Amino acid sequence: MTTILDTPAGAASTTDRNVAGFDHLPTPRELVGAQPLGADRARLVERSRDEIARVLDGTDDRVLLVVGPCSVHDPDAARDYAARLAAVAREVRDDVLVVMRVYFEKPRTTTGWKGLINDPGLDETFDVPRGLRVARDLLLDVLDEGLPVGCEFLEPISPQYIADAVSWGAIGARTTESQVHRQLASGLSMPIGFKNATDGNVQVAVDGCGAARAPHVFFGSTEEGRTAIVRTRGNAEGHVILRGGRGGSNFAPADVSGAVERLRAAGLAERVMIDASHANSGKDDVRQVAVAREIAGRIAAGEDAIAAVMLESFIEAGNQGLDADPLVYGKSVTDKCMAWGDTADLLREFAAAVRAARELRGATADGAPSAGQMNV
Ligand SMILES: O=C[C@H](O)[C@H](O)COP(=O)(O)O
Ligand SMILES: C=C(OP(=O)(O)O)C(=O)O
Repeated sequence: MTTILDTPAGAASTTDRNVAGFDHLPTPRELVGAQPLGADRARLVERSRDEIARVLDGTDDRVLLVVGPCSVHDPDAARDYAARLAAVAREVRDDVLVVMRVYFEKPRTTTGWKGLINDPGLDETFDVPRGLRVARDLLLDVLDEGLPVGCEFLEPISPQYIADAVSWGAIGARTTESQVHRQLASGLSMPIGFKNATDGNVQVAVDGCGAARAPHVFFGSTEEGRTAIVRTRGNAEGHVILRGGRGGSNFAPADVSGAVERLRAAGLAERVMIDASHANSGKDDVRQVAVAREIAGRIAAGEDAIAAVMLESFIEAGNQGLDADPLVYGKSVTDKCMAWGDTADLLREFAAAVRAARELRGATADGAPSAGQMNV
């Protein structure tokens, strides 16, 4: 990492009084050029983005599952996880569309490790160029397993380094009301989920979808790293993610129908994703498994507004501090995750739930073909 400028503390100046310095960052074009997506992976990204959009609007009757670690801290463990997930994803693909959660950017309540891109050494050396290279390398490998990828977009400039490889994106609970993030979403090329706010406010997520659907003009930068005025077309594939809030969970049938009411009022697609983790399970990995199982049961019983589910899952259950020495392989260093064994069981349970819902619809439609049979 090369330094462009160190700003001495106490220098007499009206600017940069609180900026310690600037370090060199490769341009998006340089990074993507050195680690190209390639035609085969690009086809997978394009196809999976379309499939995700169709599951979200209900024209594909599968359920979308965004599954993976809270954060990636060890790319090899993430590759190991991807290989396991890809095998089960293939097995359930007629019923479940699996997207691997590959989160490189962590929003913090106050301070803490901000993810692999920001600090790939996990040691406050902040080698961001290496973080971007390692992150992109992992994305390409996950795609090579045949798995589409989902990320949270937190930094307004970082998507230019990785978004070509991403099929689904999230705007998190701490940024869902941010104009900067809504503008960013309006220009992103994949379906974007807006989380409800940390206080449980769902309307801000609905408003996020509405704002992102519109075209915007804002400050940004080009692939060559030049500051520019960005003009977007708007992203019609925004959706709401119910993640619970400070008051507790919000995945009950009444919460889902409340969110649907708000979506209807805003003229948006009336279906949601439920995040089984975070405040919907009190960040408890054991509870998260129970929450996910309950949601699968409701899908089986025909609750059609649940289009998608997010699971935080890794190889080992629970979490550990970054100060653990040694770090346990395959265990989260941020929020608690469910273990791989429970995850594989749940993927199959969601597949069975989708099949049960199809049968139910087939029976109630008195012989009319189900959406699953049409699979348009
Ligand atoms: O998903 C991860 C965390 O919930 C989020 O990054 C906030 O974490 P923190 O409250 O530990 O900072
Ligand atoms: C940070 C996350 O969630 P939330 O924004 O809901 O807290 C996450 O999904 O990693």
